[in-house]
Amino acid sequence: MINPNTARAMTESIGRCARAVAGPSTAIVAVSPSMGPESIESHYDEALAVPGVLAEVAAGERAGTDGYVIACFGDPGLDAARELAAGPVVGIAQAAMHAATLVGRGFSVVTTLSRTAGRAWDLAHRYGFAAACRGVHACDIPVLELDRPDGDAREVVTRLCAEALDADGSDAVVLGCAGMAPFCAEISARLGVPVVDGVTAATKLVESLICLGLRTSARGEYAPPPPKRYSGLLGDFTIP
Ligand SMILES: O=C(O)C[C@H]1NC(=O)NC1=O
Repeated sequence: MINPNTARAMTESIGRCARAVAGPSTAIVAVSPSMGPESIESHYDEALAVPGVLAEVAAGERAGTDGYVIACFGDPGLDAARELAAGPVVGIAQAAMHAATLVGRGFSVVTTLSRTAGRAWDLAHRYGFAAACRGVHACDIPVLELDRPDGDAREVVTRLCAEALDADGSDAVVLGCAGMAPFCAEISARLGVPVVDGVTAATKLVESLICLGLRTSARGEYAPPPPKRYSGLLGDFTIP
């Protein structure tokens, strides 16, 4: 489980949520890069998070990791990570959108800042869910304030999920932030519709792919990157 931001509390939360659904033979290791943004709320943050994600995948390959989840709703570095990894790499946005389309005709995405809504739409189109994604809604709560004990994030997100279902005519909700994972079961119970959290959906997808013997294809676009020199800080990366 790679949390692309450097917020330790969020990494621990992601690990807990993944372990809650992982099978008995699955060892969940939750990590986050030593470098990069403390939260990812813009294209700039996302770009600066990718080197750290790739460093974690490279370390995982050296350690023999079977598969990876990129636990940030922008799926930062997903394609590049697949070029490094032998096993499957699943982003939480892609996993959540897939899961939502298996239990509903149309889903609404509820995410954090309004400025990241475009990225969610981009991913829905990239993953082939342009028709199934009926709307993207932002609660405008900063990522690192979702777990504030004195905050009302859980209520705000729940209310926005209800409003999104009505506004979009959708029948499922995708939570658009790894930090919302702990809210998932309660919101689903309160609204009576499938609410999908990408952290747990991606965990089970990676498990399933490994169980099916499916690894990232090394043919074509996801083949290992061609060897070359990387200067400056990036030169410290050792591609496995
Ligand atoms: O894209 C977002 O708004 C949410 C995204 N940012 C982050 O630091 N973890 C996430 O899941």
